Amino acid sequence: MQIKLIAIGKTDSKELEQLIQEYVKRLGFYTKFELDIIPDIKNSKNLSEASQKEKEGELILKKVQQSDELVLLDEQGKHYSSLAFSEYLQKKMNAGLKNLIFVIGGPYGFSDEVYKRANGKLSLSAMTFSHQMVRLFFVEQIYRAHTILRNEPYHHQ
Ligand SMILES: C[S@@+](CC[C@H](N)C(=O)[O-])C[C@H]1O[C@@H](n2cnc3c(N)ncnc32)[C@H](O)[C@@H]1O
Repeated sequence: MQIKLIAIGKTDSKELEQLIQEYVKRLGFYTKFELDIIPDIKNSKNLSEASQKEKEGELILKKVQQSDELVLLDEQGKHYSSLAFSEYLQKKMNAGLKNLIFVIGGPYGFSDEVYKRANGKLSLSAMTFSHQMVRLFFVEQIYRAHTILRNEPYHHQ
């Protein structure tokens, strides 16, 4: 199974980008993983929040095939412990899913079309994080999940 994380806009902070890349590199030893960054929408300052979300939504949906499972990172989504998240990933692998795609929304979240297409929503916390920080937190959780599945001493219950 290929796991893909789609996010919008390049990471502004070098330090944050370095940490994200560190986990992306580590993940490569465990699974097929791709971080797919959609470039920022041009002239977004001249757009309303709704139009920006709509444009971002179109770009997100272009990247999704019919058979892909699409899960949105969303404060209102389902909460998992790290252990439960590792079990969730294992189930998806066992089910023979080809592509599991997670998406992080832009600064204003997702358009209605993206919500309609999604197969599920996953929350990392009831608190709202910046869309750039979520990348780091989530790649670390995917990495952690794989170390749990392999009984490696990274995660401590
Ligand atoms: C700044 S937030 C947007 C918040 C906005 N209130 C909304 O309606 O979604 C940008 C993106 O970061 C992600 N995000 C932020 N906090 C999150 C959390 N606690 N759990 C999961 N995803 C989160 C979501 O993908 C969200 O679309």
